[in-house]
Amino acid sequence: MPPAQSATDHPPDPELAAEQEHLAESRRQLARMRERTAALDAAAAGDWVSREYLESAFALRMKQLADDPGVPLFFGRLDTAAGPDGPDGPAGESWHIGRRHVSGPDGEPLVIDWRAPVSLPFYRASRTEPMGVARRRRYGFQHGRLTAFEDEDLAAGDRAGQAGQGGQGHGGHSAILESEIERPRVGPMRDIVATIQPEQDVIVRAELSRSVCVQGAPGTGKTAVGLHRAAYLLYVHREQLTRQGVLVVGPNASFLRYIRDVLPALGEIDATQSTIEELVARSLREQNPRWQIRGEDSAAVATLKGDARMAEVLRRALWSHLQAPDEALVVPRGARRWRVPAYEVEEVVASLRERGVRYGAARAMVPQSLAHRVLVKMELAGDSPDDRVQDAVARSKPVKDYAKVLWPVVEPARLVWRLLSEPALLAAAADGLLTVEEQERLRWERPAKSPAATRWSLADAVLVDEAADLVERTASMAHIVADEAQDLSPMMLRALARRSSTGSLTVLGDLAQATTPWATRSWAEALAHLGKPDAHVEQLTRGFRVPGEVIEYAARLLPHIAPDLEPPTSVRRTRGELSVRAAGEDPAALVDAVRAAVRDAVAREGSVGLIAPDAAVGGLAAALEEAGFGFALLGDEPEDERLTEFDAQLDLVPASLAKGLEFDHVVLAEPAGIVAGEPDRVTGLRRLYVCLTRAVTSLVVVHSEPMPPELGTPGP
Ligand SMILES: Nc1ncnc2c1ncn2[C@@H]1O[C@H](COP(=O)(O)OP(=O)(O)OP(=O)(O)O)[C@@H](O)[C@H]1O
Repeated sequence: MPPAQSATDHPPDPELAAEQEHLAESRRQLARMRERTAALDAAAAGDWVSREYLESAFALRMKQLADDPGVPLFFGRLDTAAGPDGPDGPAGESWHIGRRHVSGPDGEPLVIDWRAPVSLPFYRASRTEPMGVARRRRYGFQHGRLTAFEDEDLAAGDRAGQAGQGGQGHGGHSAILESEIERPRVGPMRDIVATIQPEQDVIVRAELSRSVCVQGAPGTGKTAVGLHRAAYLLYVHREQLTRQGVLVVGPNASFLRYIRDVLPALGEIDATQSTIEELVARSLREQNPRWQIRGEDSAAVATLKGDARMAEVLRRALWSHLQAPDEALVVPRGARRWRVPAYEVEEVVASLRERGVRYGAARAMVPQSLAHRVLVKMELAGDSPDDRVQDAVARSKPVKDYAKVLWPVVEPARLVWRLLSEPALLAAAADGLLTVEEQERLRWERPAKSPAATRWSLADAVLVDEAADLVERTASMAHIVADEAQDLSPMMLRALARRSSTGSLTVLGDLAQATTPWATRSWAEALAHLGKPDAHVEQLTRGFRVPGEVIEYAARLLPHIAPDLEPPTSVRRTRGELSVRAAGEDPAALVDAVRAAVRDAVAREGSVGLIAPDAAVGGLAAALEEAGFGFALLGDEPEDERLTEFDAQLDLVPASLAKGLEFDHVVLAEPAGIVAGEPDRVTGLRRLYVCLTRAVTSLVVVHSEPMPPELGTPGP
């Protein structure tokens, strides 16, 4: 790669000046586009519905056209190769690639959206496969000012001895790319549109109809790729996706806060971001707005409640509500009494069941189906009743009362409440599926008196969500991005499956980071529960977060936690800094050592995360306060509070909330305590693996208990 042209070069580089002018012109034209949108008048709409629609469309457009002076309008350029006929052939074209489309007064494109097909070679072209590109240019910016550019001559191929991409890695090849990857992390997650790598781009641009599963080591960009895929799909299939919805599911509220700005920064505000907990809690709230998840299950109970067999138990329990008719349906009409004998009613029930529709949908058809039988009798008796008679019979009290008993209303939460409270109901539904011991484990020790008095757990709410879908079909969204999917139970995966039954999924996760007792054992299994058994599993192993020395240290755990996975590599230029410090055995010595490490870390540039065993967080918070550190405690902030943790330089992070996050400097307190905080050793080591892989620059491990032997001795 030739050295980047820079603003400090003397004399001023005319090409750099031309690029700066193109940026200035693009900004002017964007301002013009904004002015034009601001001048649009929704009052011209014929009715108030259209007016409201137009007003919100204009407001959205204005938002999309906002110009953040800190964010460059373009980050790259493609110069296509000239035609094959030499100087007389068609000239090559030149496209500036940016976050959004900007056009000039005559509609000529000044900046092309990164998601447009024209932009694809920016991410994929290589020396071996230039895709018609002669030159790829990347820009360097400082505070929104274009200060440098860097060219890659793809047409020259190997002869030029230049950097390529094409999955060959970029280490040392592109200074601008490298500086983007090496930049210190501050605040919430940022978009990576300028530097999406070829193997990531293949996933980002996968077709909407394709579900994709990404098994990726820590820091390989799974979350980033998932969010960019959502943005890409929203661009390509805007209307369908806005109508049917796009959902991003993440592991917890802190994580969602960390990622929530990425999509809006890309101009996409139409995706919902939610935890699985929030998602299924809605099923509870639909039955009673005051119900929420307040209960806890032991690991063994939650695992059993999350077992896929529960779907069949629920299905049986639901359909067991159908009552076998023991007497005929009798409908008086005028002077006559019409009689449908019990065996015929049974036929009605059987034919409704055969239709394979949901319990509630079939139930709604019962009165009409019974009325139809009455109608047939009338015809046999020589009458000629029409549809209105059938409707009147269906709505008559005897039919309605009979149908109510035959096919009773079932409330999903009540069904789950009964199943977990009434041994006989559970025994009948679980016969041959769950052992007696398992049934005992499932049952509440002290069942609440009613669904309203129940302290619903997350696993209970997932069951209610399943039951709700058995009664009424859950609406499907167009696309779901499920992050940290390895941690979802089969029943949770089914909750996502029904929300994407006619749509597609991006499933992101790492089996080595599985820390729930119900976590998935293989992607094939998870994909089957998700209803997408044919989805392709892609592997990402090139890590953009964790530097070499740190990732190699963490990877010592892999043979113990996920022996089948490929060890990750780091694409970071720096090897990073790793130190393991033994404090004295006295607890005060540990606190002192942690405070010293934190003091050093906050004196440096970038974010700092102090990750500690959950049980130690309270003590450490007090110790930090006493020492006068300003910090945010993750998981502590009120739900509606919109600022907090990512505005602070120092975060105190319970190990259980570290997943998905990253910090420039990590101080990790007491690894043995993190391992011991989990119900079994493998899970404990996986939790430790998660915590060890959060650092972008430095990791300081402080311990007073012996280090887990799986990390090897001595230290790094
Ligand atoms: N192509 C890229 N260019 C620049 N930065 C990147 C790229 N891909 C990923 N990153 C950065 O690497 C870091 C890790 O990415 P991300 O959090 O998406 O990884 P992950 O695979 O989800 O990690 P984990 O499994 O630990 O949650 C982020 O800071 C992200 O912005």
